[in-house]
Amino acid sequence: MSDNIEKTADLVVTEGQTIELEITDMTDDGKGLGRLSGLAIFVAGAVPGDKVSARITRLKKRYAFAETITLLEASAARVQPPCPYYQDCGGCSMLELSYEEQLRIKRKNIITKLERIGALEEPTVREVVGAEDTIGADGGPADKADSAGSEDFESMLRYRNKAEFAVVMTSAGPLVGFNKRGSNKIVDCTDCLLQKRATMAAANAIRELLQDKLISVYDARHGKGFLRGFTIKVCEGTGEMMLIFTSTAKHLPNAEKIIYTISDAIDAVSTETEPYFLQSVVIEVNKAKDVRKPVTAYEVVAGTNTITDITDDGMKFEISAPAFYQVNTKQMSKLYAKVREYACLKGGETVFDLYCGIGTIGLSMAADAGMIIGIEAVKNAVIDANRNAVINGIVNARYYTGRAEQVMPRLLDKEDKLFIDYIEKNAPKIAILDPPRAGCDEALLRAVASCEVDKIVYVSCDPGTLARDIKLLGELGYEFVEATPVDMFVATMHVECVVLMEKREA
Ligand SMILES: C[S@@+](CC[C@H](N)C(=O)[O-])C[C@H]1O[C@@H](n2cnc3c(N)ncnc32)[C@H](O)[C@@H]1O
Repeated sequence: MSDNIEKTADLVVTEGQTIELEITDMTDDGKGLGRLSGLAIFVAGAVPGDKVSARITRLKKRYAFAETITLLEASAARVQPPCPYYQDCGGCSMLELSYEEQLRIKRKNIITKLERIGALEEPTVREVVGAEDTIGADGGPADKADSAGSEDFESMLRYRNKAEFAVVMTSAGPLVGFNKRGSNKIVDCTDCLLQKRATMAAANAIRELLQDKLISVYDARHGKGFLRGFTIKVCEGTGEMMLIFTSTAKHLPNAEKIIYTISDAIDAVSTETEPYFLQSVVIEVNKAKDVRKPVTAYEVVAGTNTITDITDDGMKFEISAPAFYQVNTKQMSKLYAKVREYACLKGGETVFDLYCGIGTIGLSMAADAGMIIGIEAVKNAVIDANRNAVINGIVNARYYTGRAEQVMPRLLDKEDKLFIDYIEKNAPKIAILDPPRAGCDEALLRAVASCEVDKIVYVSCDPGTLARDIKLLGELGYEFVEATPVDMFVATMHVECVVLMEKREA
């Protein structure tokens, strides 16, 4: 957030002061950004193009925070947000903007980060691959949409195939919903417009089960109770759903009644275009005080231990409870198509699929490659990846479990004969990097560069860490060629970005 300005914030504004400001940008967490005498001011409740009257709420040395008091002039890109929870929840920070403007801001954010953090000059960043042609979950046609709030835009919503719900018991009854942005408060939500109707039907059924005391809610103060939250995953290609209870024990009391109630609620909203059904119920045990601590056990309570999706490209993927799967299935196909375009395989190449999850990216290009070598930290995801190779009839894929930054250097240290053969083989080498938001560990980037791969295709969900890693790869001999953002997260500030880097000529 520091902006190389000369003045400290207290020389420009004081806490509690009311100012008038034009908003020019949007931050990663959805605040409007404006400048007063060069000072960056982050304004809650404002979007680019707005002119607002705002009250300064907090001063930092080189910037300040404010909240909107009055909208003096509304941005031309403002639309009526279609969600009743919009103000309270804050999860969809771009829902007040036309879709065109959402994409413009996302692309600009990537360019800014590549220039400021990545030290690139005028990087080529293609237009964002939007979700305009996505067929909505309601099955309606989704022609080009240019305005959030319109019917067209609404057909782009309900794209998430995974929802993580928080639960709490209050004196007025249970709350089932999402954490309000930047707070621990849970917003009770009976219909999130990003989720499938079947997902919300299951969540609403769970609220009633909590109300009827068939499931107890975990009470953090006394360390008592069962349910800490739950996750629902859905497969658009098959209709299969997985419900994962995060709880303090392996045993689900009243299991039969609970599972039938939830399953019936899903069946009641199932249609020909949304034919969802409950395929798997899993408990993930977490007894730690802090729920973010690692899960200690997974227990399948009903159904299968994986759910299976079939993509638009006809590939079949099994997904277990702990494994990652891209949350927007339709956009995932476009994302992987861009990765394949950048990799531009001719046949025979060795492809390192790093942070491979259940193997989706590598397997989607295996037919054109010599060998796919995947590395992934989550053991169950690696088991899924191996099975996914088999069920798709792919024999040229091999997977390693562990942290990529540890496994790759170890394999290079000649611990693995097969791996070394592929490194030393006289075939082109390509590395696909698809890390979590934190980006890649430096040790991994150094290991990749030491293999002298010809190309790197970097898939990122965080432009800041992407830019940081691109800078290091630049120092390690790789040239940024271009980037294409893909909008996997309509209505939120998040964006996926695919980058092509090539080895610099010696
Ligand atoms: C953004 S996901 C990408 C997965 C996959 N490429 C896909 O498209 O579905 C990142 C993956 O990296 C894994 N991961 C996180 N840290 C890791 C590390 N240090 N080494 C290897 N894998 C890691 C996560 O478990 C997750 O599966």
